[in-house]
Amino acid sequence: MRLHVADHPLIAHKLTVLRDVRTPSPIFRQLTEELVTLLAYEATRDIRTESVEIDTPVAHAMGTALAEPRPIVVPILRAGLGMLEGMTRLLPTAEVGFLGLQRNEETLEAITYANRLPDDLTGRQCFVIDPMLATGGTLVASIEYLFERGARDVICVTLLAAPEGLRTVQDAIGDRADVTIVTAAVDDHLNEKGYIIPGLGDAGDRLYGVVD
Ligand SMILES: O=P(O)(O)OC[C@H]1O[C@H](OP(=O)(O)OP(=O)(O)O)[C@H](O)[C@@H]1O
Ligand SMILES: O=c1cc[nH]c(=O)[nH]1
Ligand SMILES: [Mg+2]
Repeated sequence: MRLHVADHPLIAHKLTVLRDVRTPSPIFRQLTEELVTLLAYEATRDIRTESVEIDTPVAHAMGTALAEPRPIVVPILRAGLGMLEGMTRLLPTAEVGFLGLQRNEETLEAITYANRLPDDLTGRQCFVIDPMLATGGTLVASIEYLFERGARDVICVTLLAAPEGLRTVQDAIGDRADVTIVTAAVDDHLNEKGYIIPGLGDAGDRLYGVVD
């Protein structure tokens, strides 16, 4: 597993506003989108391309195009949906698949409640988007799900990651495949309820409101 912490003053600034408890939902959503677009730039550094021949108005030239098959972006519902617009802005031709997972707040176990993905992901680059990597249970379950469908090249984009969760993902994935995590920051630790500290609270609730 590779880890890339996107170190950029604009990212640090936007993340600080995002963390602030006084930041209301509309601003939180807008900042999430902006941050994801910046992170997507880093996350797509190794996106597969191919050489193409084109004609400019004045000459024949070689260029670069995204290779087939198209990459697939997988937001993890619910909070990952807040990152979709920012990601597809940079990757407008990507296909989008959906995975719904919810962490049981007592046991911290991730339960899958929805999926809408192609059955065969062999040879596809998969971009998993979820703002929070806390215990890592949700991300491990998501990556395993993609592996079961043949994916072997998975790039995960998160806003925040906890050291405990990063270790869990590393231990679970091992050397089985090419997994990269791109994040805006690695925070300090998890509290006793599995929340990232200092973190930003419950990302889903801050994006979309509290549900029971
Ligand atoms: O690393 P973990 O300990 O598994 O926790 C991380 C998960 O928690 C949050 O989702 P949540 O379960 O709150 O669902 P939601 O997006 O519907 O709010 C977050 O968006 C991740 O999916
Ligand atoms: O801090 C955390 C941990 C898990 N999920 C969140 O939304 N926030
Ligand atoms: Mg939540």
